[in-house]
Amino acid sequence: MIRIKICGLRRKADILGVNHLDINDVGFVFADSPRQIDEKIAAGLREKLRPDIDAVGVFVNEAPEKIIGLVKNGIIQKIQLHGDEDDEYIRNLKREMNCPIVKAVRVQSADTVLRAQRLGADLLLLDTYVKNMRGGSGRSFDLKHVPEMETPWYMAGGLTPENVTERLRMRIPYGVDISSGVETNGYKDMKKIEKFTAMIRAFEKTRSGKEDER
Ligand SMILES: O=C(O)c1ccccc1NCC(=O)[C@H](O)[C@H](O)COP(=O)(O)O
Repeated sequence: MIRIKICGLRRKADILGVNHLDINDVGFVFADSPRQIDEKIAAGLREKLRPDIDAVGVFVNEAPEKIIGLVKNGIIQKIQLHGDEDDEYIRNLKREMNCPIVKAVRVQSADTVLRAQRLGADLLLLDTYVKNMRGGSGRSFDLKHVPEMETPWYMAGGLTPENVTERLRMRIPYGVDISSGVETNGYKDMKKIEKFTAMIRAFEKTRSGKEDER
């Protein structure tokens, strides 16, 4: 099953909406962004979120103590790093707690991905390089730059309900991640999230049907 992550949720209505859908992760953006939320809001949203959905904290060069506090208080269940965090930063976080770490890579070449695989993160999130933007750009990158992957990875960057099937035909990741592509006027749009989720689950069904025919 491909994991589905919807990033940048910030309203109670967003949480109540996704609780009815077949999704696996939601992203809470603590980094500087129009989607940024603070710890208090995140705690309230986590309380309302279905227990089997992971809340992923999204950070850019954050003080480790803040991340550790959010994990220990049960507000986030995964950590997603979008800054210049290196292997030492990741090792230090791992020493403090047992929480999966996702390192975001803004893909410019296969080499950028290969190097990121050596940082010791549990998962990678492959996103688009856009100057002066750390994430949430709504722009796609060329999947030909993705090498054979050893680390499980989320496909991100400019996904939409309309293009996700075509992108999945090119590469099958561990998970898919979307933000701008399920928004209208800067807010999450439940109809778009439903369509995105349905497209992925339908893709999986056709794929398993084809495998059964073999
Ligand atoms: O979404 C943001 O505003 C953001 C800001 C700073 C760092 C990371 C951010 N988002 C991380 C995500 O996981 C996004 O879903 C990912 O970049 C894909 O975004 P999009 O291309 O808009 O689907």
